[in-house]
Amino acid sequence: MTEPADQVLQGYRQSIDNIDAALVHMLAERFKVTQAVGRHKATHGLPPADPGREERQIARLRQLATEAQLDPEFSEKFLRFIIDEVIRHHARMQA
Ligand SMILES: O=C(O)C(=O)C[C@]1(C(=O)O)C=C[C@@H](O)C=C1
Repeated sequence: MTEPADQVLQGYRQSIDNIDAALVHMLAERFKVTQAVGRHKATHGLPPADPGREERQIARLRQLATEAQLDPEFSEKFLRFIIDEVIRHHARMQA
């Protein structure tokens, strides 16, 4: 017996909703940590951006993405987007 098409789609969407919720929670935790990093950098006069660290993070993530069969270009763009936002937050704290 085949499941009706709309039930199949609903099943997929339930999984997508769970994954999206996990992504939001993970991002919230990441930004909590980077807020603390921003305060630490502001207190100690450290620059908002650390290009060397970013290069290592991107290389690592691209490798992980390839192993996980995720497009490494996409994973780099995604991390770049997040890091750029973090740098903006850090810079605002130092203004
Ligand atoms: O590790 C740091 O120094 C951070 O400020 C965190 C972070 C990141 O979001 O991962 C953000 C900015 C830096 O350029 C590098 C990394």
